[in-house]
Amino acid sequence: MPSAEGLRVTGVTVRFGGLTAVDGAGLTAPPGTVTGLVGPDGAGKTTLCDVITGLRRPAEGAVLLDGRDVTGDGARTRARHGIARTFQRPGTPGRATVGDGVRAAAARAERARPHPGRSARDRWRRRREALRDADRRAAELLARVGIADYAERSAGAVPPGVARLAELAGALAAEPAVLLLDEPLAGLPVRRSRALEVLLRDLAAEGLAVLVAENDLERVMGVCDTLHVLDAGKVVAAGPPAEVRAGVTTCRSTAAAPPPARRPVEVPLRTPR
Ligand SMILES: Nc1ncnc2c1ncn2[C@@H]1O[C@H](COP(=O)(O)OP(=O)(O)OP(=O)(O)O)[C@@H](O)[C@H]1O
Repeated sequence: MPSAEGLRVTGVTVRFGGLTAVDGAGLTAPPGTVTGLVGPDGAGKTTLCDVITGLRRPAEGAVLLDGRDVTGDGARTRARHGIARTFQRPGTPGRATVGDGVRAAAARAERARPHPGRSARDRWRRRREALRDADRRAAELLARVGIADYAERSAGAVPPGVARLAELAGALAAEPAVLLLDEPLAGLPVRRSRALEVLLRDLAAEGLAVLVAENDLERVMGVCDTLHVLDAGKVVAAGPPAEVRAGVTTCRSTAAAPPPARRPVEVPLRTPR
C-alpha cells in the first residue's frame, strides 16, 4: 500500500495516574525511510507505539497518516488504513504453529481486500481463490523474514526473536504503508539481525515508512536514516544517526539505569475497534 506522506506524530502526551509516560512527543516517519525511536527502558517507546496504532488514546497530541488526522480512529480502522505493528512481547499463541499464525494473517488480509466482480457469485469465487492464495503468500512471507524452517514449529515454543519475526511476517501480509516494530532486533543472533536489517532497508526501498523502537542505540545505528531519542517521555534529540549519537551520551548513561520505580495502577490498552 503506497503512502504519500507517511506518519507524523505531534505533541503526544500520555499519563498513567501521576506518571507522565509520554510528554509532548513528536516524530515523523516518512515513506521510503527507516526511522528509529530509541530510549532507555521506561522511556515511553511502547506507549507511543500504542498511541500511534490506536491502542491507547493520548491526553494530548495527534497522529497523522498521510496528512489525515487518525487520532480518533480505533486500532482496526488504522490497520485498514495501512498501519501495522509488531509487539515487543508477542502474545501467547496456544498450540498453533508459526505457519498457522502467518496463514491466518494472510487470510485476514485477503478477506479485507475488495474482490471486484460483476455478480455476487463472481465476487465469491474471486474471494475463495484469494483465500487459497493466502497459503502461498504466507509461505513467501515466512521465507522473506527468514523463518521458513520454523513454519511447522509450535509458535509458543520458538525463541522470542523468531516469534517477533513471525509477527513481522503477519504484519507484512496486510501490505502496510507504515510498519512499527517494537524492539525487533533484541535477542536475535547476529546472522538474523543482519538479515532483518537488510529486510527493513528493502521494505523502505519499496516505499514503506518503517519505524523501529529500540532501547539500544548501537543496534539501530546502521539501519536507520533518522533517529529520535526519547528520554522520560520527551524527544530529546532527532536527526541523522551519527549526529544523534554524538550528542546523546547523557541519555545513554540513563539507559544503564533501572527503569523508573514509580508504576501506578496498570491502565489497560483500548480494545481494538
Ligand atoms: N499500562 C500501564 N499502566 C501504568 N503505567 C504504565 C503502563 N504502561 C507503561 N507504564 C509506565 O509508563 C512508562 C513508559 O513505559 P513504556 O513501556 O512505554 O516504556 P518503553 O520505553 O517502551 O520501555 P521498555 O523498553 O522497558 O518497554 C514506564 O514508567 C512504565 O512503567
